[in-house]
Amino acid sequence: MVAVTGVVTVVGAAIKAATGLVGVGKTLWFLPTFLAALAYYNYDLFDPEQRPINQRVLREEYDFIIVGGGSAGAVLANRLSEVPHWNILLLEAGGHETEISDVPVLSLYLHKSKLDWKYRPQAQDTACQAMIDKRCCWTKGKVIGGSSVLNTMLYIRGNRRDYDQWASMGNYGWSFDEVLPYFKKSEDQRNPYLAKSPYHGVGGYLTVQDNPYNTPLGVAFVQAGEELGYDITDVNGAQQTGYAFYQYTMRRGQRCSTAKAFLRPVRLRKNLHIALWAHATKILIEPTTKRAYGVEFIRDGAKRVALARREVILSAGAVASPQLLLLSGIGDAEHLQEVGVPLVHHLPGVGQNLQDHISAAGLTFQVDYPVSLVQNRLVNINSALRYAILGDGPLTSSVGLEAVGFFTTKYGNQSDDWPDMEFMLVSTSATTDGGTQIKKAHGLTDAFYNDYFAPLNGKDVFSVWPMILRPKSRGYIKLRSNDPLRYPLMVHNYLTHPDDVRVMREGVKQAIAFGETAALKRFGSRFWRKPAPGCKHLQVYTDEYWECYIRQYTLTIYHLSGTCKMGPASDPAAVVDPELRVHGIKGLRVIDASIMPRVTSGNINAPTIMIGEKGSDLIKALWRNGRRRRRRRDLRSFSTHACDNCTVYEI
Ligand SMILES: Cc1cc2nc3c(=O)[nH]c(=O)nc-3n(C[C@H](O)[C@H](O)[C@H](O)COP(=O)(O)OP(=O)(O)OC[C@H]3O[C@@H](n4cnc5c(N)ncnc54)[C@H](O)[C@@H]3O)c2cc1C
Repeated sequence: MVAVTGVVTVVGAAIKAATGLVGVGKTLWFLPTFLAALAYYNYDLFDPEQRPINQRVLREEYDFIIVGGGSAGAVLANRLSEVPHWNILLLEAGGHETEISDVPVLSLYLHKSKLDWKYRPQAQDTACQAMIDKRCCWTKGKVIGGSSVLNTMLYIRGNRRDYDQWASMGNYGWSFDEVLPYFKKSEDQRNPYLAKSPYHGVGGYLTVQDNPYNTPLGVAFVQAGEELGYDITDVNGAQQTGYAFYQYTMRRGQRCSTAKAFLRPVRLRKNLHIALWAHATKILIEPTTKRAYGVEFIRDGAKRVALARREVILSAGAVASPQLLLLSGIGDAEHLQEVGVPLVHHLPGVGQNLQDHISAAGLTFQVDYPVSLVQNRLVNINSALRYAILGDGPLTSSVGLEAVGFFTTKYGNQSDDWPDMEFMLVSTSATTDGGTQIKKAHGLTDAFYNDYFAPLNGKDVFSVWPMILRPKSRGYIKLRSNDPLRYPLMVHNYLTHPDDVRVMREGVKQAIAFGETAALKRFGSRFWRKPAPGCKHLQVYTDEYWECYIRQYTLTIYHLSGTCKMGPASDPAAVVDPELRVHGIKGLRVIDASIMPRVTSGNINAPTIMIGEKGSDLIKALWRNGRRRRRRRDLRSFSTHACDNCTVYEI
C-alpha cells in the first residue's frame, strides 16, 4: 500500500515536472502513461531523494566556492569534497533535472524550456539567416548538471594533437599524454571491448555506453564510411580518422548527466553544500591585494554573500564565466569604463576568443524504406513501455545521432590524423516531427521551414551534418551594462573567416557524396534537391550557392568555448594560467569550457569534464603543498563576518 501511494505520488510529481516544460505535455500525448510506466519500473531511480540536496541554510564561509554546477562544476564539487576537512559550496542558478531530461530522444524538448538560458547572440548576416530575427539560438543548461542535462550525450574526446597544441602554446601539463589519465579517471566504459583498451577507463563516475538502439540507417552510415575507404575505428582511441557508432554518456539507456554521475553519489557528504536557484552576480575581490574572497549571489529574491577561505572557482560556462569576471571588474579597462564597472584588474582577453562548432544542418536525404526515426511511427506507447521496462528502444536514441565520421578535407593535411571535419550522421531531419519541436528548438522561421522542409513532413529521411572542427572565426562576449541579470552582448562571427567558408563548403559536397554510397543507395537514398529559400537567385550547386546555403540553416553544435583563454602570462590574450588561475588575481580560477585556448576537434563535453578533473587535481596539489598556513593568515583580514558554524581545521 505504501509503495502504491509512493508510486502515485511520484507519477504525479513527474507529470507536473514534465508538463511544466514548455510544450512537452501538449505534443507528447502518451506522456502520462509513459511516466506512470517509468515510475512503476524504475521506482527506486525516481525517488526524489536521490537528487542532490538543495541546501537551504548556508554557512557564511567555505573553503571553496564553485559557481556553476555544469559539466565541469559538478566534477569539481565531487572531487574537492573528497578532502573531508574542506567545506565546499556549489552555487547553481538553475534547479533540478526532470524525468524528461533523462529520456535521450526528448532532448530537443528541453530547448527553450525552463532548463535553458535561451541565449540569442546578435543578428549577423554571415550565418543563421533562416532563423527568427536571423539570430542563432544558443541553448545552454540552467539546471544542476548544466548543459550535460540538455546535450545529446555524444562522448567524443577530440584529437591528441589538440592537447599537444595547447601544451605548445605554453600550457604545461596539458599535452595529450598528460590529460589522458583524467579522461580515464571519470570514465566507466560499458563496451566490453573498449573497456580493455589502454585509452579507456572503467569504474569511474561517468557511464559511457553504446546506444542500445540503432536504426538500419545507423549501420548503413558506418558501412558507407567503410565504402569510402575509411577505417572503422575507436574515434576516442589511437586513431581519430574513420567512422564509428557514437558512444554516449548514458546509463542503461538514460542520460547520465554530470549531476547524475558526480553529484548524486556524494549527496550525503556533510562538507558539500549545493545551493540551487542561487544566481551569482559578482566575485568579491579585495582591491589592494587583488585577492578573491567571496561571491555575491541572489537567492529567493535577496542578495546574499558567501565567503571563501581559499578559492573561488568559476565554472559558469563560456558565456557566464567571462560575464562574471567582467561584472567583477576583471577585463578590458576601456570596456569596463564604458559600462560603469569599477576596474579591479585590466585583462583584455576576458570574453574574447569565442569559438564554436557549427554545421550546415539542412542536408536531408530521402529514402524509400521505413528505416529512419520518424516520430509518429516510433515514439509511441509501445516504445515508451519498452524504454521504461528494458531501457532500450527508440526512446534511447539521441534524436537519431547514430554514427560519426572524422576525416580531413582537401584544405587539411590528409596524411595526418588530425581531421578538420566531423560528420554527424542522423537518422532524422528537421522534418521528423512534422515541423514542431525541432523547428522551434533551432529557431527556424515558418517561411523557411514551409518552403524547404514541409513537403518532407513525416517521410523517411536522414541527414548528414558536416561540422567544421577547427574554425578560425572568433566571436566575443561583452557586457551591455553593469546589470548582472542582463544578458551580455554575444557576437558569434560565424563564417567570417574565408577558410571556414571553404572548409564548410567542402564538407557539404562530401556529405552529398556520402549519400551516394551503395550502402545508402540500397535504401533509395537521394539528396533533397529543393533550392534553399534565400539562395534561389543563385545557380544551384555552384560554390556561390553552397556559400549562401551554409549561411541559412547554420546550426551551432553548442560548443561555446575559449572566452577565458588559458595561456602563460606572456600571452596578452590569456585569462587564466596553465593552472587555471586568473592572471593578476589571487584565489580565483576559471574551470570550464571557456579555458580552451583552441576548441578541441570534436564534441566538447568529455573534454570539459576532463578539465574539471584536472582542475580539481591542480587545486589539491596547491593546497596540499605547504601554502596553506600563509593563506590562512592572509585570510584573517577578509573575514568580516563571524562564522559560528565553521570548523577550524588542523591541516
Ligand atoms: C543542446 C546541446 C547539445 C550538446 N550536445 C553535446 C554532445 O552531444 N556532446 C558533447 O560532447 N557536447 C555537447 N554539448 C556541449 C557540452 O554539453 C557543453 O560544452 C558543456 O556541457 C559545457 O560545460 P561547462 O561546464 O563549460 O558549462 P555548463 O555545463 O553549461 O555549466 C554552466 C553552469 O553554470 C550555471 N551558471 C551560469 N551562470 C551562473 C550564475 N551566474 N550563477 C550560478 N550558476 C550559473 C549554469 O546554470 C550551468 O549549470 C551540447 C550542448 C548543448 C547546449
